[in-house]
This record gives sequence, structure tokens and C-alpha cells, in this order.
Amino acid sequence: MSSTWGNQLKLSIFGESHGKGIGVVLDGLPAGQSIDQDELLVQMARRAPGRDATSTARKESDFPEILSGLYQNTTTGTPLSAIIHNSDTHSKDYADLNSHPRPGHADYTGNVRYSGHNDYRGGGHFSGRLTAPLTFAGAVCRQILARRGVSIGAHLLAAGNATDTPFDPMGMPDHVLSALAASPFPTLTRDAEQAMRQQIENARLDGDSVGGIVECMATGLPIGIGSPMFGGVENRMASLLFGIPAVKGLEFGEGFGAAALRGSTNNDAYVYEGVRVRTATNHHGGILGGITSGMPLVFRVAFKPTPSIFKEQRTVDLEAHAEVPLTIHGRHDPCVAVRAVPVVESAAAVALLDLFLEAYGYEFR
Ligand SMILES: Cc1cc2nc3c(=O)[nH]c(=O)nc-3n(C[C@H](O)[C@H](O)[C@H](O)COP(=O)(O)O)c2cc1C
Ligand SMILES: C=C(O[C@@H]1CC(C(=O)O)=C[C@@H](OP(=O)(O)O)[C@H]1O)C(=O)O
Repeated sequence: MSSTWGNQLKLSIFGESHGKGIGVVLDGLPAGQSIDQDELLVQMARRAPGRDATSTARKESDFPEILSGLYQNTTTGTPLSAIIHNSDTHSKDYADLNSHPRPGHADYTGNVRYSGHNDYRGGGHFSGRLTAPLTFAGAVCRQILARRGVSIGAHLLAAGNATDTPFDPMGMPDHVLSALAASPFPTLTRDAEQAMRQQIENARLDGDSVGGIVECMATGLPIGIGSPMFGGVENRMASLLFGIPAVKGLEFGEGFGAAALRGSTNNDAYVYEGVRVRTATNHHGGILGGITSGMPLVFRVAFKPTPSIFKEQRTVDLEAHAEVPLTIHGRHDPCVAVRAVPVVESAAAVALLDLFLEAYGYEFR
């Protein structure tokens, strides 16, 4: 069951990009949690397609029709479900792609895995469109976490070769995280936004695409959530984050950079802040032994360049058993990382709420 995730919270995502709709069932939510539906729509709009030249031209309202689990804007504790209808589908753009698989997309592997029965239109269940229901689930979870003092925010750290200023691993103020969430192109500096937009536009005009890095932070986490070995916070977050299409890399705290440091630099000294133990630096990114340290959780997610590009590419004709040139038509994101920023935050919110529920169980109110 590749599309179902979670321990205390069970997340199930269904649908195909060009089918009737896509949706989500979220089971195991605590009862009695008030949910602001306008705020859910704000999060959905942050990810939705069809905005400007940095995004696919496909236009979808991404309005989540809530079917169950919410009564008088409060969680009932029984499965919360929502569907999002697909409307602006141009399936003819995909007519040849089942027999002429796109390099870099899941057309060929999906065809083999499902014996030719997968719905390949728009990438089917493999599409980035399936991040809409994930965003909905995350939007619900982040409201529940926010009430317990947890803030989650992210920015675009890189697009192509252009980079933003990294987050301060010791923490970012709530107002900065909120300002990022309100921005259609979330970077800490204007210069970075301009440079990244230029990279994306240059690639787009060239019929090409670029990758990017999303950096995410969660503050206000309690100390002691998570478990060692396979139950670690990193493990649980990774399994959700790698469910986002086009994610190719993930690092926590100092990440790959830690390999080049000495222990004397990478170790974070313990200090007292009043009665509370904290660390003087945060190379560890808020997790030690799979368990939260109470320091900000910091991680970075690398997205590959969008596979659907408009340059002529080499592929095979699976019916003719021949190598053929391929030219793709249709509408595609020149850099998927831009719209993926709220998706990464949402994946973090779902994973963290699952870990909270595991730690606090029915006592969680
Ligand atoms: C928000 C988002 C939007 C995406 N938009 C596109 C797109 O327009 N065209 C495309 O070819 N891939 C797009 N992708 C990436 C593909 O869905 C992904 O590369 C493909 O399913 C293969 O999966 P993999 O890259 O994880 O191996 C998008 C991904 C995300 C997260
Ligand atoms: C629809 C969305 O993005 C889509 C993600 C996607 C892919 O292959 O991942 C390919 C494109 O699909 P289509 O060819 O149907 O326009 C994007 O538009 C969305 O994010 O909601």
C-alpha cells in the first residue's frame, strides 16, 4: 500500500492527475480540534498550479470538498476525508507517451510495474498533482500543532545556480516564517528571488528546466519526541518527504557538510537557559538519536529539474521496438521546487503530528 502512510495518524492519498479527482483520508486525528477552513484554502492556494511563468499553466481551483470528519469546524476524531476535482486536463498531450516514455518521468517504470494498466495521462498517480491532497492534510495538522506552539516554515534555498541566505539554525522568528508563507515566491532576500526567477525564466525560454532546494524549519518542538533506530524523527520525515515527486535528496542539520567537519566543530555544546537545557549551536538540526532535542528542526530537500522539457530528447517506441526522438507538448513547471515549498512544510506537519500522537496518545487534547 504505497499511498498509505503513518502510525497513529493514517494518511491515504488517492487519484490520478487526469481522472475525476484526487483526494485524501486522514484517520486518527484527535477529536475536538477546531479547524479554520479559510486557512486551509490559503495553504491550498500556495501550492496550486496556474500562477505565473514559474509554474505550469494548468489552472485548477484546488478547492478541497470535505466529506467527513469535520463537524461545526471541529474534528470529530473519525476519518477526515476530502476530494479535489480535476478540471483543466489536456489528455491529448499524453496520447503518445505510454508507448514513448518521457525520460526522467515515471511513464516507463509505471508501465512495467502495472503491466501497462496505469493511467499515464498527466503522469497519473505519479503526478505532482497528488501533492494537493498532501498539502490539505498538512494544512490540517499544522493548525493542530500551531496551537501547541509549533511553527513550521520554509523557503526556496536554491533554484538552478541561484541561492538564498540559509536559515539561522538557532531559529527563525515566527514573523519571518509567516512572511515567507505569505509570499508566492518565498525567499529571505529580494535579490535571491530575482536571481532565481531569472534562472527559471532562462531555462523555460530554452525549453528546459532547473532543480532547486527547499529549506524547512520547525520551531517550538518539545524535547524527547521520536525513537531510536527505525522510529527516528529523520526516518519518519524522510519516508513522507521522499513521497513528494522529484525529491532526490534530504539532509538534516549540517547534513552532508558534517562529513567535512571535525567533531570539535560539529558537536553542539550543552548550556542552561534558566532551567532548560539547550545547545549553544545547532549542527545537529534538532534531532539526536532520532529524538528531538528541543532545538529547531532544520532540513533541506533537493528537487531534481522537471523531467518534462520541450527540447527534443531520445526515447524508445515500445511498440515498434525502436529508438526514436521525442518532443513533449503540454504545460509543465519549469522548476517544481517553487510550488513544492508548502508541500514540504505539509509533509513535515503530518510527520510531526504523527510523532506527537505517538508520544502523547489519548492525553493529546
Ligand atoms: C509540485 C510539483 C509539480 C510538478 N510538476 C511537474 C511538471 O509540470 N512536469 C513534470 O514532468 N514533472 C513535474 N513534477 C515532477 C514529477 O511528478 C516527477 O518527477 C515524476 O513523477 C517522477 O518521479 P520522481 O522524479 O520522484 O522519480 C512535479 C512535482 C511536484 C512536487
Ligand atoms: C496539475 C498539477 O501539476 C502538474 C504536475 C505534472 C507532473 O507530471 O507532475 C505535470 C503537469 O500536468 P498536466 O500536463 O496535466 O498539466 C502539471 O500541470 C498540480 O500540481 O496540481
